[in-house]
Amino acid sequence: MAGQPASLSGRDVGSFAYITIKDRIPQILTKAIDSLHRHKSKFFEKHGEKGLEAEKKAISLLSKLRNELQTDKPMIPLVEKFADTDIWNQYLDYQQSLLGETDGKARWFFSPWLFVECYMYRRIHEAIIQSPPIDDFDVFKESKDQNFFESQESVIALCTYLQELISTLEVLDENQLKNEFFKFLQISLWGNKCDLSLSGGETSSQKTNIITSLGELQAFILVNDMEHLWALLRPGKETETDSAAAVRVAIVLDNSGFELVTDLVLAHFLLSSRLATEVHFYGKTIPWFVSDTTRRDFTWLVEQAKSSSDKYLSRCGLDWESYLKVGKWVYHDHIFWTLPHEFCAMSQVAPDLYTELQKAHLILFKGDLNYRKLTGDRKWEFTVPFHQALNGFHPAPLCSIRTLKAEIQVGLQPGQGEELAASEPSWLTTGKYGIFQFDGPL
Ligand SMILES: O=P(O)(O)OC[C@@]1(O)O[C@H](CO)[C@@H](O)[C@@H]1O
Ligand SMILES: [Mn+2]
Repeated sequence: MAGQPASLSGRDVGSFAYITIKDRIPQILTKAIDSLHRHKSKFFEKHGEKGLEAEKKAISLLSKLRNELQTDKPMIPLVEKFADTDIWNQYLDYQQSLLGETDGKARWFFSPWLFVECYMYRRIHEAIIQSPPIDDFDVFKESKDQNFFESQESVIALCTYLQELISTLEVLDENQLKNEFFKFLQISLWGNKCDLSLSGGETSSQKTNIITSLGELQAFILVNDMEHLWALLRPGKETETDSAAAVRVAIVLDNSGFELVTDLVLAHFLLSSRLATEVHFYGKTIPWFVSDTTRRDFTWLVEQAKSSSDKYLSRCGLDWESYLKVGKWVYHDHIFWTLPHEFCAMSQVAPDLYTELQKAHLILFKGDLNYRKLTGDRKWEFTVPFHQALNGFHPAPLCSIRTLKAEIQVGLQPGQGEELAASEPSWLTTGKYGIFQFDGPL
């Protein structure tokens, strides 16, 4: 689009995009293949010989995919008919049309990184759905579950804190309530450090009590618009005409495991404190970027919490289940979240989803990939306003809650990015820094 900077891409040798395509993605594919291998006897127990054949087929499709990537072959259309296949193939054509004659076909190390990386996860899914009867196998499920189990102590610490706080909520004054709100926001922010795509599928769990670390982590928040979120939700806000009116907060989820727990405790706090009356969660329809939350992960986690021997965690699990039953929490999935499109295309590509999001008073976008899609994954100057990078995407007031794991950041103060780069060359990609970046009511 005219006036927009170029996309991040594996063309830039040595960039984070390049290294991801060269090293991290093949490593993730290898782990997916290993996971299929490890489940071989399970497939046999469940499906007999057919299960073994399917495992072989899925492995051979994934090995072929890894080879295509490593030899920078053209990106080929999807073949298996699925709800989003046509949209994907149209998008591939569109990427093709952007290339000049001399550039040839869309290729892994040449096309926009966002497209390439999304395409890789969609091809993993294609390999699995082409391999019945194991076509509902999630190659990342084990590692997502492991992340939850390894974070048990921190999970319990969070649920204990929440449940004890709830019993005192009535006596908190407005300032105390705001402090608690800010705590839960920061917990949810730092929960985003725990994704499994950045670590190449290696374990990345939360081992320490995050609540006690919030103070020292504050210095690493580069953009802090939490006050705007409070102004939007606080009791007695100017926009409030009827105190019983519904306040809907949408959370566009990112990773399952520990991060999902941090999002659920935030959502739980929002309801208990009456800052919101309903929370709508948006997850992925297919396994995505290793650790992203699917409906199955969401349900699994609530069940795990419920059946925990820890009284606070199981109390949380029961509360979460009842919020879902009565509709105070609603889980939605939509194929748009696993398409390669930037969010500014949502109103065109998925108008139903855009209309749905317009019903929210506030939308929280969790994580790095959502930030890349909000900003188009482009080489923006650090000082470009967030609103400009959103390129017209504004279903409702929104906020990105993200730790930095890709070479993109907008809305910084003049000189802020340069200063960070001088003292810490990898500041954009390690997940050490975080943002609350808000785009308010129009
Ligand atoms: O969206 P998330 O879970 O915060 O991060 C996803 C991520 O790890 O995947 C990509 C690397 O493969 C990076 O863009 C980003 O760091
Ligand atoms: Mn993720």
